[in-house]
Formats: sequence, structure tokens, C-alpha cells
Amino acid sequence: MVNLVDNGLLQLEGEDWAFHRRTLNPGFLPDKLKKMVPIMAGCTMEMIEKWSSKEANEAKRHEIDVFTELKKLTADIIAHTAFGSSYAEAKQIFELQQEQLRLAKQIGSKPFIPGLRFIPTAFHRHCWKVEKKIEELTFEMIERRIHQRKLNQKDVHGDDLLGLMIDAMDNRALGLDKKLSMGIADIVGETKTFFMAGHETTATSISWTLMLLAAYPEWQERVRDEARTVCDASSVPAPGSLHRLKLLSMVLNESLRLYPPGALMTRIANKDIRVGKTLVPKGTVIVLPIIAFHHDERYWGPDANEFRPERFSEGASKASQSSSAVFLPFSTGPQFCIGQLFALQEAKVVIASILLRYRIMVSPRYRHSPINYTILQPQFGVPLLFESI
Ligand code: HEM
Repeated sequence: MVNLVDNGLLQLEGEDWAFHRRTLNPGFLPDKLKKMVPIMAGCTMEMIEKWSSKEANEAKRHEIDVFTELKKLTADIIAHTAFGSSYAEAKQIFELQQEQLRLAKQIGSKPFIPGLRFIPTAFHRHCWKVEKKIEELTFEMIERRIHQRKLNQKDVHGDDLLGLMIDAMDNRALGLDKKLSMGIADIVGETKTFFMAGHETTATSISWTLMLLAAYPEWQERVRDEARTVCDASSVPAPGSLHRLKLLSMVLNESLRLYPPGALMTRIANKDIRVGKTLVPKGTVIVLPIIAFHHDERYWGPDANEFRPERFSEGASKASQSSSAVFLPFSTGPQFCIGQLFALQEAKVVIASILLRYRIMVSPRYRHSPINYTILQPQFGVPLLFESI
């Protein structure tokens, strides 16, 4: 009824998955990511400038629901970085996907009646219309990019993710194996996947981290001092300096441990396996409770539920008392998150830029209520109080 991620990495398997992953991997190499830092910082500064123009009319301390703001920011960043010159079209598509997410939540809250989804009720017609519009807009975005390449007489369609995918479409045009090429449906699928996988996850994770920094002012001061030392005079993190934000990395890891956006992961047994004395037959859906691993006292000690970023002082692999395999915010194995470095880089740019300008406090209106709507989200947002420095 509402196709959120079909034909994309999150759904594909086998050869199709491997081909998509190989095609998209170059978009996430460290050199590529470095070039995205100024774009990430530019989008963040636009958001902060909007906040400060509002500020002039308000009291010294003002409240912002950072979860709402960061969802807009991370969508903006993905549109600019993954879709480059086509960002305006991508943003339009993302807005429709936001609507699809809303519709999917509505469907999820209703009882399941077999066959109902084929009946053309007003609600279902609306769902179909949104789906069709997304396909049309993606098609137009691809056509325009192909046209641009012809005008500029270049060999490739641009070095962003969209460009990489359109280049992979050419394989089909050249008559190569269908498995080694992408079609329109694949690009629609990946566009949706990157929006779904790469925007709310990061917005959620940055929101939880800001909430923790607001709740632990001594850590906030330490992270701000570090950002002051590392960032350039314009108070924006520079591409080569992010690895020096060590305290911020520790705080981010601790936040991902306490509130992993991907709290549960599923896998399907591809053959009969034995776990201890239990036989798990082929085809069984296995749910991995990442959040339970992250809070287990056997791995993290008696303070497992406390915010203690210092446990990451020697890096993520040495943080647990017993095993590095129990810290899994980005999963593990071949299907681990392709956007891991992108997400961590983005989080550092956004958080450092905010802390260099504002002192943040938890608003009395904040209600701590994490809920797992596919992603572990703050149910009532994250209202924080902002005070200019
Ligand atoms: C803090 C932010 C993020 C977290 C916690 C996160 C977490 C995850 C996890 C746990 C998975 C594995 C899911 C599974 O195996 O079932 C995953 C996969 C994926 N993530 Fe992320 N992610 C984040 C940000 C991003 C970003 C920014 C992007 C893209 C720019 C992205 C794109 C993807 C894609 C495409 C996959 C599927 C990979 C594959 O199957 O090959 N993620 N992510």
C-alpha cells in the first residue's frame, strides 16, 4: 500500500543488493565525505540564522523543539549532498515521502483486513497518488540530469549518489547484464531508501545527543571548549579538523549506546542453524535487540544505564568490559550502515556549530518518552532552551 523502501538497499538481497552496494559505495569514501563538510556546515548555518532572526523578537532564552528542526535540517543535507544540483527536486520528493511515512503510521495503527488495500477508498486513492507523484518526480529529476550532462558534454552524470546511479543505468543502455545495471525503479527505490535511512536516524541521534548535553552541563562545557580549540575563526568545523573532536565523539557514541535509533534489527536464517540447544529452522525471522545489548550490565557494568561518555575514551572497540561485538548502532557484517561515517560527520558538524553559539538547557516541557516507531524516537519531541553565548 505504501512502499517505503522497496528496490533499495534495505530491501534487496543477493546479487541485486551487492550490485547496488558496489555502485553506491564510492559516494561514501572518506575523500568524498570530506568535501561534504562545507555543505553540511552551510545548511546548519542557514538553520541557525533562522533561529537568530526569531530570537530578536523574543526573550534572551528561547525554546526550540530540536527534533522538529533537525528533521528538516537532515533532509536538507541529504538533498544537497546525495542529489547535488538536483537538490530542489529531491526536496520535493522527500516532502512526499514524509507524507508517505505519515500514511504508513496511520495504516499501522488500523486493524489488518485482508484485501482492503485494493479498495479505492479516498484514503487509498491518496496513497496511490502520492506514490505515483514520487515516481514521476524521480523520473523528471533523472531526465533533467541526463539533459544537463549532454549540455555540459561530460563523461559522467555528476559525482553525487544520483550521478553514480544514473551512470549505472547506462550499463543497461549498453546492453550489459540487467543485474549489472539500474533502472528507474531502482533509482526511485534508492532515493526513498536514502531519505528513510539517512535522515530521521541522524536527526534522532543528534536530538538525543543534544538532550544529553543539555542534561549534563559539565559535558556540554567540555565539548564546547574542545570545539572552540578545534574550529576555525568563523566558528564552523573545517573538513580536516573533525577527527580532533574527541570528546564529542565519545558523547556521540554514548548517546548511540543509550538511544540507538535502530533499536531492533531483523535477519532471516538462510539455513537451519543451531543456537545452543535450540534449532532455528531456515526462513525464521530473528530479531536482534540491539538496545538490550547496549544496556546489559554483563557487558557494560553496573552503570550500564548511566550516561558515562568516558567509557569510550579509548574508542568504540574498547568501550565494553567484555566484547566489542555488543556496540552495534550501525549494525555489523556486510549489510552494516553504508552511511555510518556520513552520519557521524554530520552529527559533529551540527552539534559543534550549535554549541559554539548557544548554551542549551532541558525545557520544563520536555517529557522523556522514547518510542520505537521503526526508529527509537522521542515521542513528544525534544524541546530545549537556547541562550546565545
Ligand atoms: C545515526 C544515524 C544512523 C544510524 C544509527 C543508522 C543505522 C543503521 C543500521 C542499524 C543499519 C542496518 C540495518 C539492518 O541491517 O537491518 C543501517 C543500514 C543502512 N543505512 Fe544507516 N544509519 C544512520 C545513518 C545513515 C545515513 C546518514 C545514511 C545515508 C546517507 C544511511 C543509509 C543506510 C543504508 C542505505 C542502509 C542499508 C545498507 C545495506 O543494506 O547495504 N544511514 N543503518
